[in-house]
Amino acid sequence: MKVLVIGAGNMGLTYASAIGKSGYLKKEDLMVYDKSIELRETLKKANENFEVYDTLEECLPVSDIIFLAVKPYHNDELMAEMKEMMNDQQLVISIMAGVTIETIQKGLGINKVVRAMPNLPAQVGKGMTSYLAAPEISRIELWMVEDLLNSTGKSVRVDSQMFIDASTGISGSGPAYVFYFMESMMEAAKSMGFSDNDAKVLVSTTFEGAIELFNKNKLSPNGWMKRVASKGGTTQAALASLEDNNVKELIHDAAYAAFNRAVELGQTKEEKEQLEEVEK
Ligand SMILES: NC(=O)C1=CN([C@@H]2O[C@H](COP(=O)(O)OP(=O)(O)OC[C@H]3O[C@@H](n4cnc5c(N)ncnc54)[C@H](O)[C@@H]3O)[C@@H](O)[C@H]2O)C=CC1
Ligand SMILES: O=C(O)[C@@H]1CCC=N1
Repeated sequence: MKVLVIGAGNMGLTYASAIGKSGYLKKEDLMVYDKSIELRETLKKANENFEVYDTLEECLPVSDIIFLAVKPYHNDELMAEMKEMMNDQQLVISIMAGVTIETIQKGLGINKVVRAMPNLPAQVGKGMTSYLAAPEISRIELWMVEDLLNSTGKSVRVDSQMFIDASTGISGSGPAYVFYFMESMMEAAKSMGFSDNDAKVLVSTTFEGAIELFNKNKLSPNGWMKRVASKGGTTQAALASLEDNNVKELIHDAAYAAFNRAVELGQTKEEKEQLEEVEK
């Protein structure tokens, strides 16, 4: 089996490296293509566990499974370039936010499409991926897909594309919300007089410890909050301030903003035009 990753940025490279390290494929069976010449040259010099190709003509026709890991707005141009070289036995795994299975099937003239939504912690083997496969994909092919996806962490199979867009708002974009929270706490620490480094250690160790506790048993986040908060104490003061400022509602809105944006990114030109007509 030959696997090709198209787009060697944050996520594409993460998959190529993870699959390469998993030993699942021989080096010559794992191929990477990116349109950036500089990136290709850097990757060739890095001598990773995959082969880097300069043209799609050399690698696409011989590949069995193809990862699409370019930005959603580069997809139309890429699919137009790929279409002539595709055959209906090839299986495509798209990790692009929003872009639907139907858009890819139509754009590439094939049926076997998996839509997946991973996240950046995949880079350290702690990724969370949701995925959905078109019905044309066999059980055996699905096992292969799961092996490839699980090389970066955990995965969950969902039963509609709505859940792919929804998980984009939770786990796909989610690491950025955590970093936002960390940044806010680090800024608060610095305003209290801590050095940059101490602020970083205080915050990152607190996150690490809290996650480890959470994973330790079945206690809910609220249960853990109660264990931290003493009656009339400091934590209660902080939690009351978060409640007064509707922070939960704001986080809810942020997750929905990402979910809605994923849906919007997936709309075809015709769907967008129809919506604009209705809104007029
Ligand atoms: N960054 C993240 O945390 C996550 C990103 N995604 C999705 O993954 C996809 C990629 O995102 P990133 O890796 O962050 O983007 P990126 O910008 O880091 O990488 C995209 C790569 O695609 C290459 N590219 C663009 N057009 C191309 C073409 N026609 N042929 C070959 N290569 C081409 C670019 O040169 C670039 O290296 C996006 O669709 C995004 O929605 C999904 C989950 C998480
Ligand atoms: O921001 C984005 O559109 C992509 C999808 C999920 C994470 N990054």
